[in-house]
Amino acid sequence: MLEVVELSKHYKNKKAVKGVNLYLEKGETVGLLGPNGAGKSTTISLISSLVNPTSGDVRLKNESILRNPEKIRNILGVVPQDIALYMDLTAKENLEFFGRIHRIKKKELQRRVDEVLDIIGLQDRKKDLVKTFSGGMKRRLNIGVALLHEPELIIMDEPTVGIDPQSRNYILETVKRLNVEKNITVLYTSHYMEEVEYLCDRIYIMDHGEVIAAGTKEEIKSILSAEQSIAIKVEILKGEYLQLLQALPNVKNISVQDPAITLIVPKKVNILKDLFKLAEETKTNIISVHIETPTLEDVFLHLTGRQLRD
Ligand SMILES: Nc1ncnc2c1ncn2[C@@H]1O[C@H](COP(=O)(O)OP(=O)(O)OP(=O)(O)O)[C@@H](O)[C@H]1O
Repeated sequence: MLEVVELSKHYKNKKAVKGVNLYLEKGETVGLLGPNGAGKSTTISLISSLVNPTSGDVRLKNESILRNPEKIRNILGVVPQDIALYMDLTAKENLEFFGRIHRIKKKELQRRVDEVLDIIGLQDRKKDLVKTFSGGMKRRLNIGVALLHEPELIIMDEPTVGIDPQSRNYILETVKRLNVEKNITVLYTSHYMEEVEYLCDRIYIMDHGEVIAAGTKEEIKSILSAEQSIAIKVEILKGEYLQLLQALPNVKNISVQDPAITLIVPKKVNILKDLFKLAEETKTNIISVHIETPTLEDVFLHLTGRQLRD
């Protein structure tokens, strides 16, 4: 549906975006992850044709939008990082105002405003001035504005920054619903790893203007060493069981925090059969076995040497 090819944006003193390639298939939720200043907002502005690229192309349904920016504006809804609302208008008046900018006809506009108020959960506050809203409600209305012209693709630039956990959950659930129920394609920008992990099918990680990793969650996590950690909890820890585990050929490391044992083994090895066999031999009762895969946060740290929220 959307393809970004070797996209760059150089300012006088700054190369904000450097040769970015990315694509979105229809119906996907794709995450764009990166710390402050990574180039996410600039990439979004380039895709929405608000800023002209220094080089590269943005293609919508195989057609370059650089020469025909109107095309993407009809299909795309952008939720900007900053709240772009009129504080002295009510929620409904804001939606009506932005709807008129999209030249939506009066009767149709009423239907859409009503539908959007339902989606963002502000039906009962529609007659209140926006200046009386909490940060989370303003963010929800900001999303509503982007939905008015029924876009096929929606780009959200850190829509949950600085809001309470309840509003944040509401927004995440709304994004999920829009994707599942209305088949809206989503590009979701965030520096919250867990949001992207929850929402997105595929992820691009950006740092210093470049895409430094891309793939499904699983593919990105597999960038990390090919190891897994297996945590076993036992009823009573026996030295004999421990020794036998230690002697298994693929166990690279073993640590004990009674009654839990943690083994580090290569990912490709299926060691579970041995764990249970040795437990039986030594009459050890296993309470639980937990296999840990690396988190996206671990991968980011591995790729950049920095925490995502530095
Ligand atoms: N108009 C501009 N002129 C000069 N430099 C700019 C301009 N816009 C962005 N930059 C710089 O380009 C880099 C990327 O900025 P951008 O806003 O795209 O990052 P970001 O990943 O969206 O970060 P944030 O999460 O803080 O918004 C930053 O170093 C920023 O200062």
